[in-house]
Amino acid sequence: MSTPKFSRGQLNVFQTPDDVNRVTSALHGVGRKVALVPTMGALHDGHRELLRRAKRLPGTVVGASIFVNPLQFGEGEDFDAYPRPLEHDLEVLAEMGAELVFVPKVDDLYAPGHSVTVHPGPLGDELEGAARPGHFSGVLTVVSKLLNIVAPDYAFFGEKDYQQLVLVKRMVRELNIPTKVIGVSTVREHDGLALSSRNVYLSEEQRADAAVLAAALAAGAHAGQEGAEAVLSAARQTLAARPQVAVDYLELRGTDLGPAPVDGQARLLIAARVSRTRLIDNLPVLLGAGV
Ligand SMILES: Nc1ncnc2c1ncn2[C@@H]1O[C@H](COP(=O)(O)OP(=O)(O)OP(=O)(O)O)[C@@H](O)[C@H]1O
Ligand SMILES: CC(C)(CO)[C@@H](O)C(=O)[O-]
Ligand code: BAL
Repeated sequence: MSTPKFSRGQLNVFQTPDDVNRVTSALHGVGRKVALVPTMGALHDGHRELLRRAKRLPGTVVGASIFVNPLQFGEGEDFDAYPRPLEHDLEVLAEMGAELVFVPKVDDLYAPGHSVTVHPGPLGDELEGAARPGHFSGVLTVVSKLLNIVAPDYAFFGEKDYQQLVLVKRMVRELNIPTKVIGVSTVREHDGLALSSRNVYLSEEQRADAAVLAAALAAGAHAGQEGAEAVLSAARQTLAARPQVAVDYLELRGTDLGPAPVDGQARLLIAARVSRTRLIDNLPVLLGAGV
């Protein structure tokens, strides 16, 4: 079978695993590196930042994938409602200088009878995993498929989905996947709200309420020197001003999402519902004397 056409300097769209794999193999064959930005589409400035970071790599073809992965959505979640503005997304990718995009249909990745999945280990059942059972198995299964299909040298993920980033890094390390995973800081609105494709679900009033997540994290991070209790208490105090925001969890953890240290780098994570929209966010916190 011949390699599909690939035009340098243009956005090349591929639907099937075989097509995109032949193209990236051919690129590797002529010494080019490949960077992948996996997404579920509805691209915003957070995704743009991941693409911008990828574009900084010399001699590297930057690609993205757009796939709303049914395996990571639970029953009653927003799989059907999830925004899918494909034309807009292709324009953003072309504007950002991406040269390939993999846009499979569900059947292209999950043939009937597909049954093998990746088990994330105990961290997959905590935090987001406790609220969304099976979510991280779905995420790791599709990410491992994307990395096997595209075979990128680099893959970029946002810190906004911090637990996802930690688990993807762990999977790549423990399953010996030869891709370097690069985490990118969260891009925020002027009032701190983390950009997220799900922000489109918010009404004007809910959008104002949603800013309290970032404000609570910032208040917590600010209290880091006084220790873990002070961090949580400052964050809770900020959240108390918006009782209509239903906090699912507010937790201080180590940077690997194990227990937080007494001193040094930690991560403060939050998930909350603003009406029916579930939002997540997190920030680094330097605890105690910061050693
Ligand atoms: N504000 C952001 N800053 C940096 N990276 C981001 C941001 N939002 C999303 N990303 C990253 O973009 C990648 C694709 O995410 P995805 O397409 O699910 O977008 P999303 O905005 O996170 O959507 P959702 O609202 O479903 O969580 C992920 O690695 C995610 O962490
Ligand atoms: C990594 C990912 C593309 C897997 O579906 C998704 O979880 C996301 O967009 O964060
Ligand atoms: N950005 C994380 C994907 C999800 O919420 O399903």
